[in-house]
Amino acid sequence: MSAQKSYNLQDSGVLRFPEGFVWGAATAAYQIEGAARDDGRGPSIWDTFSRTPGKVHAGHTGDVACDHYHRYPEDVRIMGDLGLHAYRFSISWPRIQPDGAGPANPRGLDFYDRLVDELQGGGITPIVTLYHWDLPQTLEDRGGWTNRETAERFAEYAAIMYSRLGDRVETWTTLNEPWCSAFLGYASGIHAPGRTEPEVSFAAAHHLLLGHGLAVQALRAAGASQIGITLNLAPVLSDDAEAASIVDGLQNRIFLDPVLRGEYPADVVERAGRFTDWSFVKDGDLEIISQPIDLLGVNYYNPQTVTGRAGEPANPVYPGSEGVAFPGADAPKTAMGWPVQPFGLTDLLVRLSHDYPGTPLIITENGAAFDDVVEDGQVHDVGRLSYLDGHLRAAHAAIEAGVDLRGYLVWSLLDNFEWAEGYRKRFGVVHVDYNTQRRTPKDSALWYREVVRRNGL
Ligand SMILES: N=[N+]=NCCCCNC(=O)[C@@H]1[C@H]2[C@H](O)[C@@H](O)[C@H](O)[C@@H](CO)[C@@H]12
Repeated sequence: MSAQKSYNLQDSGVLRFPEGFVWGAATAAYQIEGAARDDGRGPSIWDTFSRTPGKVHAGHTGDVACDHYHRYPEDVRIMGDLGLHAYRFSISWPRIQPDGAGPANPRGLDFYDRLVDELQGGGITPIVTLYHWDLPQTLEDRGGWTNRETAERFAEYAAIMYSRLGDRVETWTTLNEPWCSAFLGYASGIHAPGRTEPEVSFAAAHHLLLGHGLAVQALRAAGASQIGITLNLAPVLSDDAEAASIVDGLQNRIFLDPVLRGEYPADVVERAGRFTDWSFVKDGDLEIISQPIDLLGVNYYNPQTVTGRAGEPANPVYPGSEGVAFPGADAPKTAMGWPVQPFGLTDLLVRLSHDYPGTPLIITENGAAFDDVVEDGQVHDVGRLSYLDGHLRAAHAAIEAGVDLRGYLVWSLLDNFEWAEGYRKRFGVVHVDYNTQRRTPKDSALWYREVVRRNGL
């Protein structure tokens, strides 16, 4: 890749990150792989959802995406050109077990074998996400995450993957953002499987966490040493302490507390009481869920700004949030309409280190969508570069405050299938022309390469 432009950061005033800080990028299977029916892959809930009229922008699907399934050698070369230390990717469960259970599909396993070998050949550390939302449709046909058995199937799948890749993959995260799976998928319905049943979304959240715990047990028994979970977490900004606590509970503590403290927060149990009696929680579940982990993956995009408002109906993505309004933030916005508030990352990381001490943190996703234009083979994505710069400075401030932050993985390596937004929203530091599959590193990638090289800003 020719460096059309290099960013010569001046030595003076460079913000250095700790020695050994891990710099990388992240993606997810359904968002980049394509090859939706190749080599025995079965349908996932996102294959079904994206084919359901009106669910995904312009009827976009992950059928082709970035064709990473066939183009992974080129993509690994790009990672090498950028000097990345690590690459976070997810494994497509329906590629491994087309029906979500039973013997593994050898051609599915072979793909990830090849990918891991390619990464190793490039000196890039693989960081595996076992579940990034593409549940085998056959499991959803039996209730999906509202069915406790799905948690058991997930642990079996985790064991299959470790047996194949455990000799070369050291860092495993079980779930990506169970909050999205449960509350976007089963409560608001804006994500697959598109169910609008808040009363079952808490059971889905619990079974996701149970799947995490059972998978940790399986991975640990097989010899895995670095195991974690990735949560999307957001500090809550408000002039109303009660409103802030309600959303903090429904967004953050509902996952942090069971995983790291072995209990559900009492206020969340109470507020969800209007939807469920929590009878899906069985004796021993929380001991399984709170199996010790070695790393907490943090996905941060922006804080949530809320206020108390009597009579306000619940936000569909936060069942139980009656009386809380979401006025939006007075801040610059990304193309997703999300506020650019880097300070929220510092606040979040410092809070985590205070409230949940002892678990090393890694930023497994942070990035921004902006509307990019290719000009003479270049993409001058100043907005994204500025977003990343601000958030790296915020991360550095957290480290200065004593947070044990081990790394930063930018979301995302490539422009990709942005779920309900389809391909119209671009998060990549590398531009993808979906008509030609041509990859073009954006200015943000060239800048990030310098940050990695200098281990600082
Ligand atoms: N307001 N607001 N919102 C902040 C984020 C809301 C929850 N969505 C995420 O965190 C998803 C995460 C996902 O892993 C990835 O697969 C997605 O591509 C990115 C970008 O969307 C993010």
